[in-house]
Amino acid sequence: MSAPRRISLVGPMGAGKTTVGRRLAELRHQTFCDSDQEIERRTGVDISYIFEKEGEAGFRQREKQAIAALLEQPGIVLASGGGAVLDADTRRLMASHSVVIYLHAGVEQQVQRTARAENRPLLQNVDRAQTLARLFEVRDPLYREIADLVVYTDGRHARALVREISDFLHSHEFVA
Ligand SMILES: Nc1ncnc2c1ncn2[C@@H]1O[C@H](COP(=O)(O)OP(=O)(O)O)[C@@H](O)[C@H]1O
Ligand SMILES: O=C(O)C1=C[C@@H](OP(=O)(O)O)[C@@H](O)[C@H](O)C1
Ligand SMILES: [Mg+2]
Repeated sequence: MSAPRRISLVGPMGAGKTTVGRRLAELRHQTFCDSDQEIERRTGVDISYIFEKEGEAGFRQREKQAIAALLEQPGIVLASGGGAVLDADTRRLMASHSVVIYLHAGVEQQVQRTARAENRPLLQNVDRAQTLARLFEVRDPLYREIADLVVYTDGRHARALVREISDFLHSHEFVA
């Protein structure tokens, strides 16, 4: 049998990339990785601290390096950070090395799912709805640009989303 395919999950904060990615990996017996967790593992500090010390640009560099390293592993399920697609190299990397699943969430749903967002520096001390709407406008086309599948997550349970992705992967298993 050929090696399982690498899968990358993209989408906004609160779309469920980390949650759905972990469950999908479990179901498919693949290794789960999260780029934020990998950056924290490599640096020994949390995401907020990196934003504070190096700004968003510094974080994006680390994110690109982390994703490049993770995508060298065969058969991983990668949950990316919501802004990973802003970097053209990172987009190219995910598109060329993995099946890309866009977990879509409307802004209202993003707001609800990021209510406890202590470690999301872009959402600290701001109007969350306004910020998420502004980010979404810029990023939605970038998610779509590299997506092989768009999954709409509003009001849906993680297990239903995992099933939809899993069915898609099954039906496309033999496509080169
Ligand atoms: N489909 C879903 N239904 C309900 N809650 C969800 C769903 N997906 C994620 N969540 C919850 O929303 C929050 C953010 O999810 P997370 O996986 O961290 O999103 P992301 O990694 O895309 O930012 C978590 O508290 C998680 O438990
Ligand atoms: O949207 C973004 O720019 C970010 C999303 C976060 O990941 P999640 O999408 O997993 O919350 C994390 O990478 C960082 O706080 C920046
Ligand atoms: Mg996440």
